[in-house]
Amino acid sequence: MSSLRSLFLVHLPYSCSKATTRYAAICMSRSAVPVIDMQGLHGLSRSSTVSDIGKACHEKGYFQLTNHGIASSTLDGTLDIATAFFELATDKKLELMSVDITRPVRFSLIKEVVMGQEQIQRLFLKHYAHPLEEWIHMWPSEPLDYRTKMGTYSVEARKVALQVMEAIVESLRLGRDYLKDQLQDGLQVMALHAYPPCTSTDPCSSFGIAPHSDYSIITIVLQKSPGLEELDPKTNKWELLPHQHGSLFVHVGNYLEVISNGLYKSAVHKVSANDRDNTRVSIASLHSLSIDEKVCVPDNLVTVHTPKGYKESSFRDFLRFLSINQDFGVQGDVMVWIEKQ
Ligand SMILES: O=C(O)CCC(=O)C(=O)O
Ligand SMILES: [Fe+2]
Repeated sequence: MSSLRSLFLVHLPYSCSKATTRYAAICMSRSAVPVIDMQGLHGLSRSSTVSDIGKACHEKGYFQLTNHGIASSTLDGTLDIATAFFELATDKKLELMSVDITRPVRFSLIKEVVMGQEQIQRLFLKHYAHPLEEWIHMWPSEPLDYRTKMGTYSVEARKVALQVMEAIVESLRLGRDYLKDQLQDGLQVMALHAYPPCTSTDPCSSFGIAPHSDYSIITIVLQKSPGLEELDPKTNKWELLPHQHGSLFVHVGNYLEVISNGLYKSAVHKVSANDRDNTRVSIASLHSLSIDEKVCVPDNLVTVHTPKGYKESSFRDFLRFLSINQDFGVQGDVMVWIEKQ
């Protein structure tokens, strides 16, 4: 894969994550997470909402969505069914276990040894979700209503993602219909995570999920309880996302960094050490173009002052890269996957 050059690992300070409660409070108060009211996309205030989304993508790389139109009961039901999946007997889950990252449905668990004791740091289930009819029959058949509930949420989350991506391309002045058909046919991957309580008497120092950015255009995250932290690019400090019932969070993914020619940078995020009492469950919905569609810098965004900064690449290129670089994104390093020019 020599053509995939310039993949970079950047080591960044974790000052906020190791912080005391007081320090964390300072991080929170200094830079609030932008909140986008999606209702604003449907009326006369569309253009100001579009520019708020553009500003959030440029200045932060992440934002919170309210009034997105997904009923609270759907969100709660989805988190409950995800929790029920992770609570299934281990044998049931292991039937879906695979280390083959190209599998459309894949369960895995990540263990760590703390003071000589093995403990599960994170369990995850990843599956493709769009077009739904192509994948849903491969999803877990248990719990019984898993497919119905996760299917409903996947479709709803995708509708939200399409509206957000349409606003994003508009904010880049690429026109509202830019990539419209490709986005309609795009890939959606659901990544469900469970972070069991840390049972060690030792401080639970490891990450629930190490700092990374997502191989998506955007990712929409639904969380049952707080835990997700974002690296604020301005202050270089970690910002704990607030947990508000019914809200969703959006990240800028690697492919949006390419589509915006670097104007919108991929959001670097992590989940710190697991809670001592509760299992945290989250569901990330990752949206990109279809598997072989190359994502490239639009000609309109290339000028003498802003030369083309990225090579084109597809989701399959990323999968190929990962399968031959299995130690990519080692703990402690921030992982950003982008093919730079
Ligand atoms: O658990 C979370 O909130 C984050 C999950 C995540 O970063 C991912 O699936 O890429
Ligand atoms: Fe992520």
